Amino acid sequence: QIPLMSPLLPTSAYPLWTQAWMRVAFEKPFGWDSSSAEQLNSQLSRLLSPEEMCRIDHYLSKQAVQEILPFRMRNRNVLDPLWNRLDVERVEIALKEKQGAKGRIDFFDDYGIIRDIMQNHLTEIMSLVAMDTPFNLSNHDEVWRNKMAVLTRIHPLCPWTAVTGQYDKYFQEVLEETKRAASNHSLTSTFAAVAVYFSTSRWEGVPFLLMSGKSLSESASYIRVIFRHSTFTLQPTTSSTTHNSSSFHRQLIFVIGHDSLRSPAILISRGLLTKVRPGPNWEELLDVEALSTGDEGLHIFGSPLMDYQVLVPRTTCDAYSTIISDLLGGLSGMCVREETLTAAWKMWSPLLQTLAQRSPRIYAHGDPNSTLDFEIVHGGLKFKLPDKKTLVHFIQSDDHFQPVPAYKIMENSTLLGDPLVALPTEDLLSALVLHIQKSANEAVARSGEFHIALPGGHTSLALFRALASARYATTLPWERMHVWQTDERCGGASQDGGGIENSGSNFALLREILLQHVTLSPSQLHPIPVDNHHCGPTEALDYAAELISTVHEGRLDLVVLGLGKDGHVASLFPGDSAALSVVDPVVSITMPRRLSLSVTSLRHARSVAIVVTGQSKRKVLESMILAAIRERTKKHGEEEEAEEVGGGVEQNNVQDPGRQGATNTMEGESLEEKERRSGIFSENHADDKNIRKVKGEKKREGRRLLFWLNPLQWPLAAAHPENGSLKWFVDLEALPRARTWSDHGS
Ligand SMILES: O=C1O[C@H](COP(=O)(O)O)[C@@H](O)[C@H](O)[C@H]1O
Repeated sequence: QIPLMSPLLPTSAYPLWTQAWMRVAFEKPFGWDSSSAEQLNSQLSRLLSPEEMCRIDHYLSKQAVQEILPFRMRNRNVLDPLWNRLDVERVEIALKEKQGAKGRIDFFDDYGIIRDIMQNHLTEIMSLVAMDTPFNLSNHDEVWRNKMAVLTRIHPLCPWTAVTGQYDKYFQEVLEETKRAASNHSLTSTFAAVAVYFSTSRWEGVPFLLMSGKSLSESASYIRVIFRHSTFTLQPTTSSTTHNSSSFHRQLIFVIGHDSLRSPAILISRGLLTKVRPGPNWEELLDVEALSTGDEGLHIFGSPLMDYQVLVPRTTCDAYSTIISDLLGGLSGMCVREETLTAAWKMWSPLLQTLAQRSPRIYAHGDPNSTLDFEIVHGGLKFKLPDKKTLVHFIQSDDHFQPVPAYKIMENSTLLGDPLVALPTEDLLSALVLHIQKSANEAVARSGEFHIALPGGHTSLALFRALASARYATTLPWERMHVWQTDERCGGASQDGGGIENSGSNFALLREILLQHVTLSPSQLHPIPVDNHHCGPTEALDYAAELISTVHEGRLDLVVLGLGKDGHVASLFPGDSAALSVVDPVVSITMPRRLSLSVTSLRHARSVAIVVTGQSKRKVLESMILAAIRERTKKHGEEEEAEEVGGGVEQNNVQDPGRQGATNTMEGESLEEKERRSGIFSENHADDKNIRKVKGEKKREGRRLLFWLNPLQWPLAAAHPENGSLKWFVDLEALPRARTWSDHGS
């Protein structure tokens, strides 16, 4: 029909029988990301005039969704004063389904739950809840303007604000419905939950939790506005009514559909709003139990139905029937405008890109258990751990699709002899943020200030984001914090020639992702002063002077380090003997051209947290462990041999080329100093005093395997804090697998 109805000719140019109008309805998802949606729009606009196109979203025609704005308008006197961050704790918008993706895998596997449900249905609904109430609902432009005003004020969605899952049978279905090779696993999410935050004065800091999943244990879609409660009860603590549901949850729920309810409904906690007015097509249900499809006593969100005032539509109708009749009636209010669509893709595309490589958590289909339970931590989302004492993390095994326990990580784990926290990435970052918070509180209690040095690199990106979102939690003493850098690239301070991530400046990244989102005065920021032309001894000395004059005893409270694939930490690279043997300077000039906290200042720190994430880091950890075990075994062998022949026979470390640099005595250095510097145990002395010393050292070595590493090859061994602590934070991807490091409890 399209050529006949070209928008280039007026309708009257056609014979009377063709003087019909045309409307083409496009079902969502409209596009796959921002650019494909834009392309689709531009191609279609060559064929159809804007009036002829209608992008539909059938959720907008669901009765409860259609009632959001009229309900808000009608009850604006009571609702408006509550519709803000002071009174609303969070908003949940959910579309949960029992049904899986079976039968439409061909589509679903390319799109996944976020593109299928969240980018369109849930985003549209969220805007109806978050927008200012329009004055005239039939003024589509006003409604649209209010919608755009919130859709364009969303904090960027970052990976730590999302959790994703995939039901266990999904990949089997993929294999059955597509020609996919069994080795080619699907990372498509069938479940996702995302915390969205608005940067508006009305909603800043209030999480809008969008959730959707297939193959869940119930079908239910709803919008749940949960209000803060500020009532304290002085009833006896043993009273059975103290914790009854009505004393706690005050909520307004738009039930779009629910397999336990007869019809859509609006549920209002009794006592939350007085004099609620139903719309003309809605009525109050006095016998609230009649809403339930099952037995009496149904609980919705922890409260019995009778705890709610219930409004229901007088007659129910199906969303697609409404859409078709609206289309035939020439209405266009329900069509999604291009600008709204663009804003929605702009919101979701970056997140989709970053989630593309993330493995979703596997859950059993239809499982009523809580594998997918998640929590809000520092503004982000993380799955709850299945068990507090023992973490059993589920991953897909290579040859079948059932979840299998891959790790059993015990409490008090160690890595190379130092405490280890090993968790999935999001959990790990939360644990690290908590560790920082704990160190900060301790430091502030001790000295009134907290001095932290932060690294650059990929790992730090995720950490900065986690810290930036932790600003919602008020527990970090930002006003007492001083932020230092562990290292900086020479010439990297400007952002010329590419985006922040490619700017080569650790500080630019730190500022962009973290510092600009928190309130820190310039005197609390300590960037390493480098640029292309000035990056040498003067700058190193300046930074050292700043550190010594600002930080008590020059001891940083916490240094966060990443670990390079080659084993470098800060900018101390393996084999850089100049930087690694320097004992004095606080800041070293290293190869390649960088300024770095020196071995001395790292050894001097009160604590070090070393963060290792991603599969690409597994090898380096494995090499470190193997090297340490090899060295120690070798050393123990030599020692036993030495003892057999009378003990205390000098062992010559220089025979081992790997150790040469570390054990050569520097000019004027005593043997003892040499040992301390090299970090290598040596049984060179035969007299009693030294035997005692040697025994003490051995005990220490037993605990700390890192001690055995050649510090010239493994800078971390050189940089271990001497009178402080070191803690590993390793995600499950980076954790060496398929072995049990039972040696010395590691
Ligand atoms: O658009 C979609 O929605 C349905 C759920 O719609 P409902 O009207 O049955 O609640 C969902 O199953 C489908 O995956 C999605 O494309």
